[in-house]
Amino acid sequence: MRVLEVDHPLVAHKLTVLRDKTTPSPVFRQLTEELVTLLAYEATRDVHTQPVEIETPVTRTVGTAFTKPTPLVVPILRAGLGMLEGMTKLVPTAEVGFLGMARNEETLEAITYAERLPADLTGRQVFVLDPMLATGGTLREAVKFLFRRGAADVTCICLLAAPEGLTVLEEELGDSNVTIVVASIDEKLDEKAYIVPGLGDAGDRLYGVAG
Ligand SMILES: O=P(O)(O)OC[C@H]1O[C@H](OP(=O)(O)OP(=O)(O)O)[C@H](O)[C@@H]1O
Ligand SMILES: O=c1cc[nH]c(=O)[nH]1
Ligand SMILES: [Mg+2]
Repeated sequence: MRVLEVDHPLVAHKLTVLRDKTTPSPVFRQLTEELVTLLAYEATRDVHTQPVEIETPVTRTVGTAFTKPTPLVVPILRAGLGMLEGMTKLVPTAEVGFLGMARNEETLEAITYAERLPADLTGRQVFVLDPMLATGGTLREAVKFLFRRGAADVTCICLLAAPEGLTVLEEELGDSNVTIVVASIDEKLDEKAYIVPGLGDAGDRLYGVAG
């Protein structure tokens, strides 16, 4: 497993506004999209490509194209949906699959309530979108699920990660072909397993309080 914390002033600035509790949902959604585009630039550095011959108005030359099948992007509902637009802006030909997962706030166990993905992911590169990596339970289950379907490698794009959650992933997926790209590794989890300093409940801040 590889962890990349993106160190860039644009990322740091946008994240600061995102963390601010007075930032309203429309601005929060816009900033999430912009942040994902910046993170996706780093996260796609090892995307599979192949040479392709093209003709410019001047001459023939060899360029670069994605190998087929193109990458699969998997937002984890609900909060991950707020990251989809920022990712597909950068990789418009990617396919998109969906995982609906929610953390039980009492037991902290991740429950999968929806799944719409190709049955066979053999050899596929998968990009998982979820803003928050707290205890790591949600991403651990999501990544294991994708590998069981045959994914070749999985890159998770997150806004914030807690050190506790990264340790859990390292213990369970340390030998796997997993990369975590994150805007900030925060300080710790609080007694309710929320990230500190964090930004609160990402799903609620994007879409309003869930019932
Ligand atoms: O690392 P963990 O401890 O598992 O917590 C992280 C998960 O919690 C949040 O989702 P939530 O369960 O609140 O669902 P939501 O997106 O519908 O709000 C977040 O988007 C992650 O999926
Ligand atoms: O801080 C946290 C932890 C889990 N889920 C969130 O949305 N925020
Ligand atoms: Mg939530």
